[in-house]
Amino acid sequence: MEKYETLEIVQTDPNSSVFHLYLNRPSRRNALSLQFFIEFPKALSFLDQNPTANVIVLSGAGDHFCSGIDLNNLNSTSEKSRSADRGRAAERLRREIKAMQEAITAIERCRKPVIASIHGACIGGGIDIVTACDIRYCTADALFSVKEVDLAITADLGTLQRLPAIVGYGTAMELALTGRRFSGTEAQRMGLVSQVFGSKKQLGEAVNVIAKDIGAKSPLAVIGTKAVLLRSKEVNLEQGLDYVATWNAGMLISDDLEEAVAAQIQKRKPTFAKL
Ligand SMILES: CC/C=C\C=C\CC(=O)SCCNC(=O)CCNC(=O)[C@H](O)C(C)(C)COP(=O)(O)OP(=O)(O)OC[C@H]1O[C@@H](n2cnc3c(N)ncnc32)[C@H](O)[C@@H]1OP(=O)(O)O
Repeated sequence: MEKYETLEIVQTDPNSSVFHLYLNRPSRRNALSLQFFIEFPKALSFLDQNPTANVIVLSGAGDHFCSGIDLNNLNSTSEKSRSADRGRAAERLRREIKAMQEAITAIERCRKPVIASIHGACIGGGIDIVTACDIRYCTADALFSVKEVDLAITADLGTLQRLPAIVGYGTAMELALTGRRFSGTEAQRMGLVSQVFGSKKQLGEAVNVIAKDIGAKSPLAVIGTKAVLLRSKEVNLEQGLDYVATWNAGMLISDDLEEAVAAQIQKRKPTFAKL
């Protein structure tokens, strides 16, 4: 398995198509360092290309999911931009922000579904990450905050673009302007997470079951569902329908359809080839 400073990839069961990706700086509460922004897209690309991996579960090591951007890096970023010609410094900072955005968008670029399993704090950059994930679950006592406004930052890694589509425009505006903390239970009420669980252990067990279930489905149908749903956010109904028609014209000829129908008729579990 690939080795990283800020992440860890674990395949708990060698026969499983579920891979766990951990934010792995527990002593810093999984704060997002510059190294994280280099490693995260690499790890997702590795999992995307790994034919054994059908589903990715993203969690935080230790007591929290993620404490947001590493505050030490934030200082050095603004320090650097003060030291050069203002125009050049601004242009460099713009590039750096765009590279960090790309690192988060790598979740969407990964063809396989990424499930966020959130416990403890999920703050600032943590929200950027989970709003890019395909499914979100958390513990009831998880603690969320779109914290950027309190650090004099306009959130710039995706929350302001993705959160309104998940929780609605008004709620997204309220959360982003106040930076207030809210619990896992409230996150479920507003639709940010699909389900809450009583403890980290229950969360882990339930997410494993859900991930295994998705991982046992036709990998082509699963990546197709992610691709078509993501595309539907960007295009109108007619374009979306056209896209899925073209997609399925390419994919319905696979063996998976035959196997899924045969398994249904024979009342057995289907088996599908790797991607
Ligand atoms: C270009 C800009 C791009 C992106 C911008 C994103 C903006 C954001 O992400 S805004 C959010 C920034 N994050 C925060 O404000 C959260 C700060 N942390 C906390 O509130 C708490 O640490 C906690 C997550 C609620 C966890 O509390 P607790 O379990 O009590 O741990 P602590 O004792 O507070 O922390 C232990 C240790 O970790 C260090 N640490 C925590 N968070 C960060 C962080 N974000 N960056 C750097 N370091 C962090 C904390 O300082 C402690 O260090 P010690 O040396 O052990 O004291």
